Amino acid sequence: MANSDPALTLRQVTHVYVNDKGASLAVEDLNLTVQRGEFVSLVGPSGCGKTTVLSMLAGLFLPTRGEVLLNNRQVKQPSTLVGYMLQQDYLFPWRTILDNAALGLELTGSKTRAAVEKAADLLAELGLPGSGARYPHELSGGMRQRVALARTLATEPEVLLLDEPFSALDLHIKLQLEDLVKETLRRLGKTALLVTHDLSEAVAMSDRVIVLAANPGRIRCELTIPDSIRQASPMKARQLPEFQPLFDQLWAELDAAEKAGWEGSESDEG
Ligand SMILES: Nc1ncnc2c1ncn2[C@@H]1O[C@H](COP(=O)(O)OP(=O)(O)OP(=O)(O)O)[C@@H](O)[C@H]1O
Repeated sequence: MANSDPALTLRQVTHVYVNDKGASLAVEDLNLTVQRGEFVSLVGPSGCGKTTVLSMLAGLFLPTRGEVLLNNRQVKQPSTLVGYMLQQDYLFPWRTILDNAALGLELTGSKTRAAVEKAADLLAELGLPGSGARYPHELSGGMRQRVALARTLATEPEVLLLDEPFSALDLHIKLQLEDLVKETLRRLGKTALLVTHDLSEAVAMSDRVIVLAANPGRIRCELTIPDSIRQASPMKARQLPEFQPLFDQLWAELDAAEKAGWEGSESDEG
C-alpha cells in the first residue's frame, strides 16, 4: 500500500564532488529510511556530509551512485513535496510579513485567495496573529524564523528539511521555537530531517538521531529516542531523568566519530 512507503530513503548513496581542483568523496554508501511522520536528526563533525544529504533530498543534484527516494520515487529535481528551512530566514525586507509567508505559494503558482488566507492562519497559529501587514525589520529574530516556518508550511510540503534553523537564535528564543516546531510538525503529521550541531536539540526534538562520521561521510550509529522524551516538549524533555544519559551517549559517539574522521583524513594524506 502506497501509504506505508517510507517518506525518505537513501540506498547505498555515494556522492563525489568534482571541480577544477579534482574529485572529493563527500559521502559513501549511506543507507537511511525515514518513515512518514518521523522526526530524524543528523549530527556529525564538520564536513561529514549533512548538507550534501539534505541537498540531494531537496533534488538540487543527483548522487554519484545509489538512490535517493521520496515516497519511493527517485528524487531528480526540487519538488513542492519538500520544504526547506535554513539558519537564515531570507525574508524579503520590502515585502510585508504576509507577502513573505505567501512567497512559496506565488513561486509555485498556487497563490489563490484561500491559500493566502491559510498563510495568514498559519502566521496566527505560529504566534504572529495580526502581523501580516508588518515588515521584517519590525520583528525579532525568533519572530522572523516563525515567518520563515509559515512560508515553508504554506505550500503544504510533506517533508521538511531543517538545516540548523535555530542556531542563530538566543537560547531562550531557540527553546521556544524548538517547542513550537516539534508541536506543529507533529500535529500536521509532517516528516522532518533536522541537521544540527546542538546535541541536546537533537535528543529533545527527534524520534531518532543519526550520527555521521567524516572522511568520507558515513553513518556511524543511530540512537532511538524513548517515548517519554518524544512525547514531551523539547523544553520539558531536557528535564527528564533519561535525557542526560542519552545526551552523554551521543556526545561519546560524536567524539569517537570526530576521532575516526581525523584518522580517515590522515590515511588519505598518507
Ligand atoms: N561544492 C563542493 N565542492 C567540493 N567539495 C565539497 C562541496 N561541498 C561540500 N564539499 C565537501 O564535501 C564534504 C561534505 O560537506 P558538507 O557541506 O555536506 O558537510 P557538513 O556535514 O554539512 O559540514 P558542516 O557541518 O561544516 O556544515 C566536505 O568534505 C566538503 O569539503
